[in-house]
Amino acid sequence: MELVLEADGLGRRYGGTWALRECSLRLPAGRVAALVGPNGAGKSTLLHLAVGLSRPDAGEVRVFGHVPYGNTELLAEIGFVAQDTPIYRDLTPEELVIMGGKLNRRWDATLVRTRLAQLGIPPGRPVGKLSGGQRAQVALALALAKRPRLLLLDEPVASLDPLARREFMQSLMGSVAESGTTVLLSSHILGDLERVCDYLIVLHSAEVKLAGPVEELLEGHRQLSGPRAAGARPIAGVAAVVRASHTDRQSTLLVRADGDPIDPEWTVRDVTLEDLILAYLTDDTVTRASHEAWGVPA
Ligand SMILES: Nc1ncnc2c1ncn2[C@@H]1O[C@H](COP(=O)(O)OP(=O)(O)OP(=O)(O)O)[C@@H](O)[C@H]1O
Repeated sequence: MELVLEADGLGRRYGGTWALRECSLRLPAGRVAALVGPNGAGKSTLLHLAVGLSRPDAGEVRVFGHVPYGNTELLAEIGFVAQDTPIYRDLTPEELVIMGGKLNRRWDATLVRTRLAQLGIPPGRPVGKLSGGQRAQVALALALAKRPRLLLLDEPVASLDPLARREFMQSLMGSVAESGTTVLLSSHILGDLERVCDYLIVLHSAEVKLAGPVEELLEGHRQLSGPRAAGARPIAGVAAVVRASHTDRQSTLLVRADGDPIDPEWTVRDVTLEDLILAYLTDDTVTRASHEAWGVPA
């Protein structure tokens, strides 16, 4: 199995605070991976380390087996669209296509022109005068024109309307299916991820909480509901309770299954990707610490 991205004990610190800590990951080739986590979880930090824009303070990251920091050779293989799509605002899309051709070894100008024409983006208007969503589309088209082997996208659909979002995701999927590009994209829009991603990485408070192929993760978790008292005892078939919520009479648990049959006292159902992400994103210890820092009761 070819690995595109490998991180081992990877960490990045700003001042005394870890933005990413003890991050260990393996992203196999050909995957479309979702990078999910609340604001400030460390997603952009991980993407910046992977593209070589910043240097680790601990551990290491490798892309196609090489250290990305300061590695201009490797940059030719990576397409990156940063969160705020910072493309030159005074240049027009057509000028950016020409510039891209001069700066990149592999450059598919026809691809980018066709894409932008389909999207109705005017070739001659300065990028700074396009809408935020149109700018995001231009940035993605330019990243795809590089024909990268790894495409890193930091919240690419945040500024798009629902229709444009769907179109963006569909065309992204179309392009990567054709080229076999591996994609790592961060997003808060869980519905979109469910449709397109086959690999999931959940970050919370600078740490990886969950990572793996979506199919395996869904297979390894179940949602249980049953009488509240039953939740107090160990449950057959359950390796760990990830998240529990209770009413006076009823308990609902999202659990990691251990492969054995689950105690028939519980009603068992499959989980969706959204159930899984939300369960791993809820972290009461963080909420408590934040309340303490603000001096307000939790
Ligand atoms: N240049 C910086 N200087 C200081 N702290 C930073 C810097 N960049 C990020 N951080 C801090 O590092 C942590 C992780 O930030 P990061 O941008 O990676 O999060 P994120 O998961 O991408 O968040 P969001 O979903 O809001 O984009 C945050 O606590 C943030 O405040």
